Amino acid sequence: FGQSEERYQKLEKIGEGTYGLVYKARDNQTGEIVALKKIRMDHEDEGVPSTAIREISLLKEVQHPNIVPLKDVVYDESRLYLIFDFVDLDLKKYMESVPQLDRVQVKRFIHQMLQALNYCHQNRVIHRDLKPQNILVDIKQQNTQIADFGLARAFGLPLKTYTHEVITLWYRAPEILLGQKQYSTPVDVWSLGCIFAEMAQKRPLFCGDSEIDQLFKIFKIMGTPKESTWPGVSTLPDFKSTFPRWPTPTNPATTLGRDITNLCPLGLDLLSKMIVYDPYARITAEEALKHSYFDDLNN
Ligand SMILES: NS(=O)(=O)c1cc(-c2nc3ccccc3s2)cs1
Repeated sequence: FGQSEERYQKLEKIGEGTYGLVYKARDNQTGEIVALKKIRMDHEDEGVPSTAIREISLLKEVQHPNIVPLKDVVYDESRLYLIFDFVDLDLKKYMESVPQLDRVQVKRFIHQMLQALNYCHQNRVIHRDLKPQNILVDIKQQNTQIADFGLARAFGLPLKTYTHEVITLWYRAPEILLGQKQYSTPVDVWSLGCIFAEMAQKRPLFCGDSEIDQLFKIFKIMGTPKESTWPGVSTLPDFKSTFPRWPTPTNPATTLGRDITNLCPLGLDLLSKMIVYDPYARITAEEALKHSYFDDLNN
């Protein structure tokens, strides 16, 4: 009932997502304001693979206070539309709009995001492309909600958006950058660690402008990964192509503590457990929620 065109009345463009434009729209049937994400498929004519439709439809079951509700999936004229609740603004814009996030806010936000991660990871849903642009902030409630969970597995992750906008690599886990194919839930914890540091410092932690630059930016702060710190790293597909150009530095010690000055010792301890090379040694969302950094959260 009600094809996407008539049912949803576009109000304004609110962003250019990975897969297509994002509009603020009105649902003419309920009067609600929604976010309408158009999913462009590269082979427009071939339509949307049924696997993607099934994957996405599963995401409608994902209900959590810190995940943007996916209200509807509309497949119309071989185009896919995802209808989400509308939320005021994304974390990228929010961080730009305030001089500094206070420490309680950083703690509350990261706690919320870890709860969302834990919920999805328990249900074997990985985000894979966590970044401030797909974390939304309800200012009144001081509540964050993660958007786009599960889309990367359904649609894959291009290098560029459909408008050839570069997809940011700043939050990408090292195992993905080194070509690991069977990555899993730890990739989201790495991304969240980068976001944690950025909320505290108001500056991105590792801002590379290419895959190799992203790796070098990580190596500069975290030291160059080697078998002793990350068993198996030397057998990763892109490990070989990375190393001829990178002299193995003498001091493997991480300088994370020197770069992050706006976090209390407990916060820094948690961060240093999230930004860990070996995915198997990286803290899980479930373990992170038990960290004493959150002990004084009165929620
Ligand atoms: N880019 S922005 O102006 O901060 C802004 C973003 C949004 C939203 N983006 C999304 C993405 C996905 C789901 C809901 C929303 S609501 C509303 S305003």
